[in-house]
Amino acid sequence: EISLQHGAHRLGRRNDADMARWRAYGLGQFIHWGLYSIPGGEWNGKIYNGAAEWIRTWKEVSPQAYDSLIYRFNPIKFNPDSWAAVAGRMGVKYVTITTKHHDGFCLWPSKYTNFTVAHSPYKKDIIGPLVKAYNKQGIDVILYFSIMDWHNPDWRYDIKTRDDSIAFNRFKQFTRNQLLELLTRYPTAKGLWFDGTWDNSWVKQAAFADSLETEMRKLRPGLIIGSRFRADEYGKRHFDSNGNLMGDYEQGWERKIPEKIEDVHGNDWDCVMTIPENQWGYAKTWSGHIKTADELLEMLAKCVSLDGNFVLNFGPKPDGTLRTEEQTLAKAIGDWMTVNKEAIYNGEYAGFAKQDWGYFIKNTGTNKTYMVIFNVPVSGLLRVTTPLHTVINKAYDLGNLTQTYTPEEIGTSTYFIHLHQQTPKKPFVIVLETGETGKSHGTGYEKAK
Ligand SMILES: COc1ccc([C@H]2[C@H](O)[C@H](O)[C@H](C)N2C)cc1
Repeated sequence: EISLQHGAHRLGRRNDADMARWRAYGLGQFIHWGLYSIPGGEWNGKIYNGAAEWIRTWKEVSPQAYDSLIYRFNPIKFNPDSWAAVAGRMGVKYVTITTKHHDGFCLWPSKYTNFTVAHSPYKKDIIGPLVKAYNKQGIDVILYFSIMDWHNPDWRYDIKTRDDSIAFNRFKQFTRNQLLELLTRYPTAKGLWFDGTWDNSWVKQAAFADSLETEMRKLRPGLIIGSRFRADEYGKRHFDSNGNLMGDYEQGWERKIPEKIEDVHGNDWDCVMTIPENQWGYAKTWSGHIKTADELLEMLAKCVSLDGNFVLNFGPKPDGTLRTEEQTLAKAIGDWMTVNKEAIYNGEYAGFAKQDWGYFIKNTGTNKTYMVIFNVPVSGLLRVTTPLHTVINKAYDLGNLTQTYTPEEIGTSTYFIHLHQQTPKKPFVIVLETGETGKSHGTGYEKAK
Protein backbone atom coordinates (compact mmCIF):
# COMPACT_ATOMS: atom_id res chain seq x y z
CA GLU A 1 0.00 0.00 0.00
CA ILE A 2 1.31 3.48 -0.81
CA SER A 3 0.16 6.52 1.14
CA LEU A 4 -2.41 8.51 -0.85
CA GLN A 5 -3.81 11.96 -0.15
CA HIS A 6 -6.56 11.72 -2.79
CA GLY A 7 -7.36 8.05 -3.07
CA ALA A 8 -10.36 6.20 -1.68
CA HIS A 9 -11.46 7.64 1.67
CA ARG A 10 -13.50 4.59 2.66
CA LEU A 11 -12.76 0.89 2.33
CA GLY A 12 -15.60 -1.54 1.65
CA ARG A 13 -19.26 -0.80 1.13
CA ARG A 14 -21.08 2.15 2.68
CA ASN A 15 -23.38 0.84 5.42
CA ASP A 16 -25.70 3.84 5.89
CA ALA A 17 -29.43 3.98 5.16
CA ASP A 18 -29.07 6.14 2.02
CA MET A 19 -26.75 3.60 0.41
CA ALA A 20 -28.92 0.68 1.57
CA ARG A 21 -31.84 2.38 -0.25
CA TRP A 22 -29.72 2.68 -3.40
CA ARG A 23 -28.55 -0.95 -3.10
CA ALA A 24 -32.18 -2.12 -2.94
CA TYR A 25 -33.30 -0.34 -6.14
CA GLY A 26 -32.47 -3.19 -8.58
CA LEU A 27 -33.98 -1.45 -11.64
CA GLY A 28 -33.33 2.10 -12.80
CA GLN A 29 -34.00 4.29 -15.84
CA PHE A 30 -31.42 6.50 -17.56
CA ILE A 31 -32.66 9.50 -19.56
CA HIS A 32 -30.46 11.23 -22.15
CA TRP A 33 -32.21 14.36 -23.44
CA GLY A 34 -30.87 17.62 -24.82
CA LEU A 35 -29.96 19.52 -27.99
CA TYR A 36 -28.56 16.32 -29.58
CA SER A 37 -32.12 14.93 -29.51
CA ILE A 38 -33.09 17.47 -32.20
CA PRO A 39 -30.81 16.15 -35.01
CA GLY A 40 -31.31 12.61 -33.67
CA GLY A 41 -28.11 11.32 -35.26
CA GLU A 42 -28.77 12.90 -38.68
CA TRP A 43 -27.31 16.07 -40.19
CA ASN A 44 -28.07 17.52 -43.63
CA GLY A 45 -29.74 14.24 -44.54
CA LYS A 46 -26.69 12.15 -43.62
CA ILE A 47 -26.73 9.58 -40.81
CA TYR A 48 -23.96 9.93 -38.21
CA ASN A 49 -22.68 6.44 -37.42
CA GLY A 50 -21.58 7.29 -33.86
CA ALA A 51 -23.67 7.79 -30.73
CA ALA A 52 -26.32 10.47 -31.46
CA GLU A 53 -25.38 12.55 -28.39
CA TRP A 54 -21.83 12.88 -29.84
CA ILE A 55 -22.93 14.35 -33.19
CA ARG A 56 -21.31 17.73 -32.35
CA THR A 57 -17.90 16.04 -32.79
CA TRP A 58 -18.75 14.87 -36.33
CA LYS A 59 -16.59 16.60 -38.97
CA GLU A 60 -19.79 17.38 -40.96
CA VAL A 61 -21.12 19.46 -38.08
CA SER A 62 -19.78 22.93 -37.26
CA PRO A 63 -19.82 23.54 -33.50
CA GLN A 64 -21.52 26.87 -34.07
CA ALA A 65 -24.30 25.25 -36.12
CA TYR A 66 -24.73 22.63 -33.40
CA ASP A 67 -24.81 25.25 -30.62
CA SER A 68 -27.51 27.17 -32.56
CA LEU A 69 -29.79 24.20 -31.87
CA ILE A 70 -30.55 26.01 -28.59
CA TYR A 71 -32.88 28.26 -30.63
CA ARG A 72 -34.82 25.15 -31.71
CA PHE A 73 -35.16 23.53 -28.28
CA ASN A 74 -38.90 23.73 -27.65
CA PRO A 75 -40.34 20.38 -26.46
CA ILE A 76 -43.97 21.47 -26.52
CA LYS A 77 -45.21 17.93 -25.75
CA PHE A 78 -42.93 17.48 -22.72
CA ASN A 79 -44.99 16.18 -19.82
CA PRO A 80 -42.84 14.92 -16.93
CA ASP A 81 -45.80 13.19 -15.31
CA SER A 82 -46.26 10.96 -18.36
CA TRP A 83 -42.54 10.03 -18.37
CA ALA A 84 -42.76 9.29 -14.63
CA ALA A 85 -45.92 7.22 -15.18
CA VAL A 86 -44.16 5.09 -17.83
CA ALA A 87 -41.22 4.64 -15.44
CA GLY A 88 -43.52 3.77 -12.53
CA ARG A 89 -45.39 1.23 -14.68
CA MET A 90 -42.03 -0.28 -15.72
CA GLY A 91 -41.13 -0.74 -12.06
CA VAL A 92 -38.02 1.45 -11.90
CA LYS A 93 -37.02 2.68 -8.44
CA TYR A 94 -34.70 5.47 -9.63
CA VAL A 95 -33.98 7.60 -12.65
CA THR A 96 -30.65 9.11 -13.73
CA ILE A 97 -31.30 12.24 -15.85
CA THR A 98 -28.82 14.28 -17.89
CA THR A 99 -28.64 17.79 -16.42
CA LYS A 100 -25.74 18.68 -18.74
CA HIS A 101 -24.16 16.32 -21.28
CA HIS A 102 -20.78 16.85 -22.98
CA ASP A 103 -22.27 19.57 -25.26
CA GLY A 104 -22.65 21.88 -22.25
CA PHE A 105 -26.36 22.59 -22.73
CA CYS A 106 -28.04 22.83 -19.31
CA LEU A 107 -31.56 21.48 -18.79
CA TRP A 108 -31.86 23.77 -15.77
CA PRO A 109 -31.65 27.63 -15.80
CA SER A 110 -28.08 27.81 -14.47
CA LYS A 111 -26.86 31.23 -13.31
CA TYR A 112 -23.35 30.46 -14.57
CA THR A 113 -23.93 30.23 -18.31
CA ASN A 114 -26.47 31.38 -20.93
CA PHE A 115 -26.31 27.99 -22.69
CA THR A 116 -29.40 26.75 -20.88
CA VAL A 117 -33.12 26.11 -21.34
CA ALA A 118 -33.73 29.65 -20.03
CA HIS A 119 -32.29 31.00 -23.32
CA SER A 120 -34.22 28.59 -25.52
CA PRO A 121 -37.77 29.06 -26.88
CA TYR A 122 -38.89 26.64 -24.17
CA LYS A 123 -37.57 28.97 -21.44
CA LYS A 124 -38.63 26.82 -18.48
CA ASP A 125 -36.62 24.57 -16.15
CA ILE A 126 -36.81 20.89 -17.20
CA ILE A 127 -35.01 19.27 -14.25
CA GLY A 128 -37.25 20.66 -11.49
CA PRO A 129 -40.53 19.37 -12.95
CA LEU A 130 -38.86 16.02 -13.74
CA VAL A 131 -37.59 15.59 -10.16
CA LYS A 132 -41.02 16.52 -8.80
CA ALA A 133 -42.91 14.18 -11.15
CA TYR A 134 -40.64 11.19 -10.51
CA ASN A 135 -40.58 11.75 -6.75
CA LYS A 136 -44.38 11.87 -6.83
CA GLN A 137 -44.28 8.35 -8.32
CA GLY A 138 -41.98 7.27 -5.47
CA ILE A 139 -39.00 7.16 -7.84
CA ASP A 140 -35.70 8.63 -6.64
CA VAL A 141 -33.61 10.90 -8.86
CA ILE A 142 -29.87 10.84 -9.55
CA LEU A 143 -28.46 13.77 -11.54
CA TYR A 144 -26.12 12.96 -14.44
CA PHE A 145 -23.46 15.67 -14.91
CA SER A 146 -20.69 15.80 -17.52
CA ILE A 147 -17.50 17.51 -16.34
CA MET A 148 -16.31 17.75 -19.95
CA ASP A 149 -18.14 20.73 -21.50
CA TRP A 150 -17.47 21.30 -25.21
CA HIS A 151 -19.33 24.65 -25.21
CA ASN A 152 -17.39 26.35 -22.42
CA PRO A 153 -14.34 28.16 -23.89
CA ASP A 154 -12.35 27.46 -20.71
CA TRP A 155 -12.67 23.65 -21.18
CA ARG A 156 -9.31 21.99 -21.96
CA TYR A 157 -8.47 18.37 -22.85
CA ASP A 158 -5.08 18.80 -21.21
CA ILE A 159 -3.14 21.48 -19.35
CA LYS A 160 0.00 22.24 -21.38
CA THR A 161 0.57 25.99 -20.96
CA ARG A 162 0.11 28.67 -18.34
CA ASP A 163 -2.85 29.96 -20.36
CA ASP A 164 -4.40 26.48 -20.22
CA SER A 165 -3.96 26.50 -16.48
CA ILE A 166 -5.53 29.95 -16.07
CA ALA A 167 -8.48 29.03 -18.28
CA PHE A 168 -8.99 25.65 -16.62
CA ASN A 169 -8.94 27.21 -13.16
CA ARG A 170 -11.89 29.34 -14.32
CA PHE A 171 -13.48 26.13 -15.63
CA LYS A 172 -13.02 24.40 -12.28
CA GLN A 173 -14.82 27.23 -10.46
CA PHE A 174 -17.61 27.15 -13.07
CA THR A 175 -17.95 23.38 -12.51
CA ARG A 176 -18.01 23.77 -8.74
CA ASN A 177 -20.60 26.56 -9.02
CA GLN A 178 -22.88 24.45 -11.23
CA LEU A 179 -22.67 21.39 -8.99
CA LEU A 180 -23.44 23.35 -5.81
CA GLU A 181 -26.26 25.05 -7.75
CA LEU A 182 -27.75 21.68 -8.73
CA LEU A 183 -27.54 20.31 -5.17
CA THR A 184 -29.16 23.48 -3.84
CA ARG A 185 -31.93 23.66 -6.44
CA TYR A 186 -32.83 19.94 -6.27
CA PRO A 187 -32.44 18.89 -2.60
CA THR A 188 -34.29 15.57 -3.07
CA ALA A 189 -31.72 14.32 -5.62
CA LYS A 190 -30.07 11.25 -4.05
CA GLY A 191 -26.81 11.39 -5.96
CA LEU A 192 -24.71 12.52 -8.90
CA TRP A 193 -23.70 10.33 -11.87
CA PHE A 194 -20.52 11.88 -13.28
CA ASP A 195 -19.29 11.47 -16.83
CA GLY A 196 -16.70 13.11 -19.09
CA THR A 197 -13.91 12.73 -16.53
CA TRP A 198 -11.31 10.76 -18.51
CA ASP A 199 -9.30 13.63 -20.09
CA ASN A 200 -5.91 14.63 -18.62
CA SER A 201 -7.14 18.11 -17.73
CA TRP A 202 -9.55 16.68 -15.13
CA VAL A 203 -7.44 13.66 -14.19
CA LYS A 204 -4.73 16.12 -13.07
CA GLN A 205 -7.17 17.76 -10.62
CA ALA A 206 -6.99 15.08 -7.89
CA ALA A 207 -6.75 17.62 -5.04
CA PHE A 208 -9.45 19.94 -6.41
CA ALA A 209 -11.88 17.11 -7.19
CA ASP A 210 -11.26 15.48 -3.83
CA SER A 211 -12.04 18.68 -1.96
CA LEU A 212 -15.08 19.31 -4.18
CA GLU A 213 -16.38 15.81 -3.43
CA THR A 214 -15.88 16.46 0.31
CA GLU A 215 -17.68 19.82 -0.02
CA MET A 216 -20.64 18.25 -1.85
CA ARG A 217 -20.96 15.45 0.71
CA LYS A 218 -20.91 18.04 3.50
CA LEU A 219 -23.61 20.07 1.74
CA ARG A 220 -25.69 16.94 1.19
CA PRO A 221 -25.00 14.21 3.78
CA GLY A 222 -25.83 10.79 2.31
CA LEU A 223 -25.13 11.97 -1.26
CA ILE A 224 -24.23 9.06 -3.55
CA ILE A 225 -21.26 9.59 -5.90
CA GLY A 226 -19.79 6.83 -8.07
CA SER A 227 -16.23 5.86 -8.98
CA ARG A 228 -16.19 7.92 -12.20
CA PHE A 229 -15.93 11.38 -10.55
CA ARG A 230 -12.30 11.77 -9.60
CA ALA A 231 -8.80 10.32 -10.04
CA ASP A 232 -6.17 9.91 -7.33
CA GLU A 233 -2.89 11.90 -7.40
CA TYR A 234 -1.32 9.27 -9.69
CA GLY A 235 -4.17 9.62 -12.22
CA LYS A 236 -5.80 6.33 -11.29
CA ARG A 237 -9.57 6.28 -11.93
CA HIS A 238 -12.37 4.07 -10.55
CA PHE A 239 -9.81 2.21 -8.40
CA ASP A 240 -7.02 4.15 -6.70
CA SER A 241 -3.31 3.27 -6.78
CA ASN A 242 -3.89 0.80 -3.94
CA GLY A 243 -6.73 -0.88 -5.86
CA ASN A 244 -9.44 0.57 -3.62
CA LEU A 245 -12.73 1.76 -5.12
CA MET A 246 -13.10 5.54 -5.42
CA GLY A 247 -16.56 6.79 -4.46
CA ASP A 248 -19.58 4.83 -3.27
CA TYR A 249 -20.14 2.32 -6.11
CA GLU A 250 -18.36 1.11 -9.22
CA GLN A 251 -19.48 3.02 -12.31
CA GLY A 252 -17.41 1.18 -14.91
CA TRP A 253 -20.08 -1.22 -16.19
CA GLU A 254 -21.25 0.75 -19.20
CA ARG A 255 -23.09 -1.50 -21.70
CA LYS A 256 -21.43 -4.52 -20.12
CA ILE A 257 -22.24 -6.82 -17.22
CA PRO A 258 -19.84 -8.72 -14.91
CA GLU A 259 -19.74 -12.49 -15.46
CA LYS A 260 -19.17 -13.73 -11.90
CA ILE A 261 -19.26 -12.39 -8.36
CA GLU A 262 -15.47 -12.17 -8.15
CA ASP A 263 -15.59 -9.50 -10.88
CA VAL A 264 -17.33 -7.00 -8.57
CA HIS A 265 -14.79 -7.19 -5.71
CA GLY A 266 -17.48 -6.89 -3.02
CA ASN A 267 -18.46 -3.41 -4.20
CA ASP A 268 -21.81 -1.88 -5.06
CA TRP A 269 -22.11 -1.14 -8.79
CA ASP A 270 -24.54 -0.17 -11.54
CA CYS A 271 -24.70 -1.24 -15.18
CA VAL A 272 -26.00 1.40 -17.57
CA MET A 273 -27.43 -0.10 -20.77
CA THR A 274 -28.69 1.09 -24.15
CA ILE A 275 -31.54 -0.55 -26.07
CA PRO A 276 -29.70 -0.35 -29.42
CA GLU A 277 -25.97 -1.19 -29.48
CA ASN A 278 -24.74 2.30 -28.63
CA GLN A 279 -27.25 5.15 -28.73
CA TRP A 280 -27.94 7.19 -25.57
CA GLY A 281 -29.56 10.32 -27.01
CA TYR A 282 -32.55 10.03 -29.39
CA ALA A 283 -31.44 8.55 -32.73
CA LYS A 284 -34.02 8.72 -35.56
CA THR A 285 -32.58 5.55 -37.12
CA TRP A 286 -31.87 2.64 -34.84
CA SER A 287 -29.52 0.25 -36.64
CA GLY A 288 -28.01 -3.07 -35.57
CA HIS A 289 -29.46 -5.26 -32.85
CA ILE A 290 -32.31 -3.79 -30.78
CA LYS A 291 -32.57 -5.63 -27.48
CA THR A 292 -35.83 -7.43 -26.72
CA ALA A 293 -37.71 -7.36 -23.41
CA ASP A 294 -36.56 -10.92 -22.60
CA GLU A 295 -32.91 -9.96 -23.22
CA LEU A 296 -33.27 -6.90 -21.00
CA LEU A 297 -35.01 -8.92 -18.26
CA GLU A 298 -32.12 -11.40 -18.31
CA MET A 299 -29.62 -8.53 -17.99
CA LEU A 300 -31.64 -7.15 -15.07
CA ALA A 301 -31.72 -10.52 -13.29
CA LYS A 302 -28.00 -11.08 -13.94
CA CYS A 303 -27.07 -7.65 -12.53
CA VAL A 304 -29.17 -8.06 -9.38
CA SER A 305 -27.88 -11.64 -8.90
CA LEU A 306 -24.36 -10.17 -8.79
CA ASP A 307 -25.15 -7.32 -6.32
CA GLY A 308 -25.67 -4.59 -8.95
CA ASN A 309 -28.39 -2.27 -10.27
CA PHE A 310 -29.51 -2.36 -13.91
CA VAL A 311 -30.19 1.09 -15.41
CA LEU A 312 -31.93 1.06 -18.82
CA ASN A 313 -31.51 4.12 -21.05
CA PHE A 314 -34.31 6.07 -22.76
CA GLY A 315 -33.64 8.79 -25.35
CA PRO A 316 -36.76 10.98 -25.55
CA LYS A 317 -37.67 12.73 -28.80
CA PRO A 318 -37.08 16.47 -29.28
CA ASP A 319 -40.82 17.15 -28.90
CA GLY A 320 -40.74 15.64 -25.42
CA THR A 321 -42.46 12.35 -26.20
CA LEU A 322 -40.96 8.89 -25.69
CA ARG A 323 -40.39 6.80 -28.82
CA THR A 324 -42.83 3.93 -29.33
CA GLU A 325 -40.23 1.16 -29.10
CA GLU A 326 -39.17 2.39 -25.66
CA GLN A 327 -42.75 2.63 -24.43
CA THR A 328 -43.42 -0.94 -25.66
CA LEU A 329 -40.34 -2.29 -23.86
CA ALA A 330 -41.19 -0.36 -20.69
CA LYS A 331 -44.62 -1.99 -20.65
CA ALA A 332 -43.28 -5.51 -21.29
CA ILE A 333 -40.72 -5.11 -18.50
CA GLY A 334 -43.39 -3.62 -16.25
CA ASP A 335 -45.77 -6.53 -16.89
CA TRP A 336 -43.03 -8.94 -15.81
CA MET A 337 -42.06 -6.81 -12.78
CA THR A 338 -45.68 -6.65 -11.61
CA VAL A 339 -45.57 -10.42 -11.07
CA ASN A 340 -41.91 -10.87 -10.15
CA LYS A 341 -40.73 -7.64 -8.46
CA GLU A 342 -40.15 -9.51 -5.15
CA ALA A 343 -37.23 -11.26 -6.84
CA ILE A 344 -35.66 -7.94 -7.93
CA TYR A 345 -36.21 -5.29 -5.23
CA ASN A 346 -33.85 -5.77 -2.23
CA GLY A 347 -32.08 -8.41 -4.31
CA GLU A 348 -28.51 -9.47 -3.70
CA TYR A 349 -26.01 -12.26 -4.44
CA ALA A 350 -27.41 -15.50 -3.04
CA GLY A 351 -24.19 -17.52 -2.81
CA PHE A 352 -25.64 -20.49 -4.74
CA ALA A 353 -23.45 -21.98 -7.48
CA LYS A 354 -24.42 -20.47 -10.85
CA GLN A 355 -26.53 -22.83 -13.00
CA ASP A 356 -27.21 -22.73 -16.76
CA TRP A 357 -30.96 -22.24 -16.39
CA GLY A 358 -30.61 -18.72 -14.90
CA TYR A 359 -29.91 -16.74 -11.77
CA PHE A 360 -30.28 -17.00 -7.98
CA ILE A 361 -31.20 -13.82 -6.10
CA LYS A 362 -31.48 -13.51 -2.33
CA ASN A 363 -34.02 -11.00 -1.04
CA THR A 364 -32.65 -9.18 2.01
CA GLY A 365 -36.22 -8.36 3.06
CA THR A 366 -38.03 -11.69 2.74
CA ASN A 367 -34.82 -13.69 3.26
CA LYS A 368 -36.03 -16.02 0.54
CA THR A 369 -34.01 -17.11 -2.48
CA TYR A 370 -35.44 -16.61 -5.97
CA MET A 371 -34.58 -18.70 -9.04
CA VAL A 372 -35.07 -16.49 -12.10
CA ILE A 373 -35.35 -19.02 -14.94
CA PHE A 374 -34.57 -18.15 -18.57
CA ASN A 375 -33.21 -21.38 -20.03
CA VAL A 376 -35.39 -24.42 -19.28
CA PRO A 377 -33.26 -27.56 -19.92
CA VAL A 378 -34.68 -30.25 -22.22
CA SER A 379 -34.60 -32.58 -19.18
CA GLY A 380 -37.01 -30.30 -17.35
CA LEU A 381 -34.75 -30.69 -14.32
CA LEU A 382 -33.38 -27.56 -12.65
CA ARG A 383 -30.18 -28.33 -10.74
CA VAL A 384 -29.74 -26.46 -7.44
CA THR A 385 -26.61 -26.67 -5.32
CA THR A 386 -27.15 -24.88 -2.02
CA PRO A 387 -24.45 -23.17 0.02
CA LEU A 388 -22.95 -25.21 2.86
CA HIS A 389 -25.44 -26.27 5.55
CA THR A 390 -28.35 -24.76 3.62
CA VAL A 391 -31.36 -26.94 2.90
CA ILE A 392 -34.48 -26.26 0.85
CA ASN A 393 -37.66 -26.39 2.92
CA LYS A 394 -40.15 -25.16 0.34
CA ALA A 395 -40.19 -24.43 -3.38
CA TYR A 396 -43.03 -22.83 -5.31
CA ASP A 397 -43.88 -20.58 -8.28
CA LEU A 398 -43.81 -16.86 -7.50
CA GLY A 399 -46.38 -16.39 -10.28
CA ASN A 400 -48.68 -19.14 -8.96
CA LEU A 401 -48.16 -19.89 -5.28
CA THR A 402 -50.23 -23.08 -5.45
CA GLN A 403 -47.69 -24.53 -7.89
CA THR A 404 -45.25 -26.22 -5.51
CA TYR A 405 -42.20 -28.43 -6.13
CA THR A 406 -40.63 -31.27 -4.14
CA PRO A 407 -36.91 -31.00 -4.82
CA GLU A 408 -35.26 -34.38 -5.35
CA GLU A 409 -32.01 -34.57 -3.39
CA ILE A 410 -29.43 -36.07 -5.73
CA GLY A 411 -26.28 -35.51 -3.66
CA THR A 412 -24.75 -33.43 -0.90
CA SER A 413 -26.47 -30.03 -1.02
CA THR A 414 -27.57 -30.80 -4.58
CA TYR A 415 -31.18 -31.08 -5.73
CA PHE A 416 -33.19 -31.41 -8.93
CA ILE A 417 -36.38 -29.40 -9.19
CA HIS A 418 -38.70 -31.23 -11.59
CA LEU A 419 -40.55 -28.71 -13.71
CA HIS A 420 -44.12 -29.52 -14.64
CA GLN A 421 -44.84 -30.14 -18.31
CA GLN A 422 -45.80 -26.84 -19.82
CA THR A 423 -43.27 -24.25 -18.75
CA PRO A 424 -44.06 -20.69 -19.84
CA LYS A 425 -42.27 -19.18 -22.82
CA LYS A 426 -41.35 -16.26 -20.55
CA PRO A 427 -38.82 -15.92 -17.75
CA PHE A 428 -40.40 -17.17 -14.54
CA VAL A 429 -39.44 -17.37 -10.87
CA ILE A 430 -39.36 -20.23 -8.37
CA VAL A 431 -39.13 -19.22 -4.71
CA LEU A 432 -36.95 -21.25 -2.34
CA GLU A 433 -37.50 -21.12 1.40
CA THR A 434 -34.32 -22.44 2.93
CA GLY A 435 -33.05 -23.31 6.37
CA GLU A 436 -29.84 -24.41 8.03
CA THR A 437 -29.12 -28.14 8.42
CA GLY A 438 -29.78 -29.69 11.78
CA LYS A 439 -32.39 -27.09 12.71
CA SER A 440 -35.66 -28.19 14.35
CA HIS A 441 -37.78 -28.57 11.23
CA GLY A 442 -35.85 -31.52 9.86
CA THR A 443 -33.15 -31.62 7.26
CA GLY A 444 -35.21 -30.73 4.21
CA TYR A 445 -36.20 -33.38 1.70
CA GLU A 446 -35.14 -36.95 2.29
CA LYS A 447 -33.41 -38.77 -0.53
CA ALA A 448 -35.83 -39.60 -3.35
CA LYS A 449 -37.54 -42.92 -2.59
C1 LIG B 1 -15.36 7.66 -25.39
O1 LIG B 1 -16.43 6.76 -25.32
C2 LIG B 1 -17.54 7.22 -24.68
C3 LIG B 1 -17.51 8.38 -23.91
C4 LIG B 1 -18.66 8.83 -23.28
C5 LIG B 1 -19.84 8.11 -23.38
C6 LIG B 1 -21.04 8.64 -22.68
C7 LIG B 1 -22.27 8.53 -23.52
O2 LIG B 1 -22.47 9.67 -24.33
C8 LIG B 1 -23.37 8.35 -22.47
O3 LIG B 1 -23.63 9.58 -21.82
C9 LIG B 1 -22.68 7.35 -21.55
C10 LIG B 1 -23.40 7.13 -20.24
N1 LIG B 1 -21.35 7.96 -21.36
C11 LIG B 1 -20.35 6.98 -20.86
C12 LIG B 1 -19.87 6.95 -24.13
C13 LIG B 1 -18.71 6.50 -24.78
